[in-house]
Amino acid sequence: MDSVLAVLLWRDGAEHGAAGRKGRTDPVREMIPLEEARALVCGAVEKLPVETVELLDAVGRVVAADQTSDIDVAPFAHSAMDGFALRAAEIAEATEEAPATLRVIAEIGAGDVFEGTIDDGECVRIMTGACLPADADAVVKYEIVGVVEGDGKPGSVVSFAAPTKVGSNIRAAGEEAHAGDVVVEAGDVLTAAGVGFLAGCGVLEVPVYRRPRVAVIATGSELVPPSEVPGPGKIRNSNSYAMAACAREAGAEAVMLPIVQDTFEALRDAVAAAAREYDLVVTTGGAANGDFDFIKPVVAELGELMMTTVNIRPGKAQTFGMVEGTPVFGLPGNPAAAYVGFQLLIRPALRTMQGYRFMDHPVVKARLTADEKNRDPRRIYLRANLTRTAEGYEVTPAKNQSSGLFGPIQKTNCLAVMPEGTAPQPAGSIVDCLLLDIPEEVVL
Ligand SMILES: Nc1nc2c(c(=O)[nH]1)N[C@H]1C(S)=C(S)[C@@H](COP(=O)(O)OP(=O)(O)OC[C@H]3O[C@@H](n4cnc5c(N)ncnc54)[C@H](O)[C@@H]3O)O[C@H]1N2
Ligand code: MOO
Repeated sequence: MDSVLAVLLWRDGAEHGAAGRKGRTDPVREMIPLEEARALVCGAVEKLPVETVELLDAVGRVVAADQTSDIDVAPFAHSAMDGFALRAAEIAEATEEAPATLRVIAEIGAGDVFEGTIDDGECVRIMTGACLPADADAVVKYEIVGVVEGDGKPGSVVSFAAPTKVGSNIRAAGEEAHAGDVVVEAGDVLTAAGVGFLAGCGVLEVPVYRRPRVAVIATGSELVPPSEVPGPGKIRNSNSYAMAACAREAGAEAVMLPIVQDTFEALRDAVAAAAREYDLVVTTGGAANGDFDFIKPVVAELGELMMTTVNIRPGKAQTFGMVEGTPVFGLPGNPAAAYVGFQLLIRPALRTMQGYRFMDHPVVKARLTADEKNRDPRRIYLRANLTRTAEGYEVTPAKNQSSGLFGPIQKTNCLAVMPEGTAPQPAGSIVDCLLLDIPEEVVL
């Protein structure tokens, strides 16, 4: 299609399309609630294919199939303490006044196996992790054992001033898993401890959902690479770095593609090429309705435009569509607007593609420390600092809430949510605070 025609058709549709649709929201023509936008993007993307990776590379990722242990874990009953292995019945009558005494007949460390028998009146000196002798049913730690003769090593006589229970200080064979048991289920996020657990179960390769490959494209004729000192009218392209960092934090692999000038053709060609090569495309800038804002008509021409504006501030201009099966997101150019849009919409999409079950950032309720005069009917995400006092959580919004800044996001630790509507929130109001640096799996 002729590029000018494409843009004009888009603008015409944008102005007139909503007419006659009373009672129904059209996500392409109208501003939609965040929840609707999230459902739309998460419903449009699919889990990526499964790949098998080396165990260590699976940390933090979603396991795609049940994993089983090849052995019992622990493989054998063993001592949980350095001490003496014995039959509990031998010291059942022991008291401080009349201790039971046993002869030490052997010493075993971790890795050793005692093949002999323990007869009446005998015990075995045993170290933590050593295999429990077949005749023993308890271990008494050395701190509460007296030495009557010798040095406590084989040939010595040791005394016990109290009875012990059968099974004390013994870790049973198969305590954690039996051979063939499912030890990590499909859909679980593998933690660092889970990596250790699987290593013990002999699982050294793990099927996980492939990391999405994300293309980040900054659009704007004012942009220069951050390696340059900007000349008159120019600014550094900081969005590409931030969006690539957000993508990495969300588990994706991100590539920053070259800056695209503000023309329909340049953006169309860049998005089309990226959509062919990557799993997800993120652009920043050119998402509003200015004379040089082209992401909406570009997506409409290349594929299906599915959404254009979301009821949030910052970040109202949120373009989303599918181009030949690839999700394309057009974030606004303002840094804080792009960041909030990424966290609230693209991150859930990337997590869906990787099989994660939890999509919501942890939220805590906190008391506002200052009046918030609300003049915007959108739901507002204030960059803010959450602290804990003796009275509970308090939240203080950053002084500068300009959507043009990354700095206040770097210096704060949450997004404080002002609900839709223009009602002011006086100091003392209880508001939700989104904790973006805490994984979605954490329940607070
Ligand atoms: N008439 C109206 N104008 C604007 C409105 C509006 O409602 N009516 N909304 C404003 C808001 S809010 C936003 S957000 C922006 C969104 O528009 P765009 O996505 O088209 O953003 P741009 O105009 O391209 O850029 C906005 C701002 O951000 C700077 N920018 C852009 N790219 C980068 C980058 N890669 N790194 C750093 N900074 C970047 C750009 O220079 C502009 O200053 O529209 C408003 N206008
Ligand atoms: O879409 Mo704009 O912030 O509201 O930054």
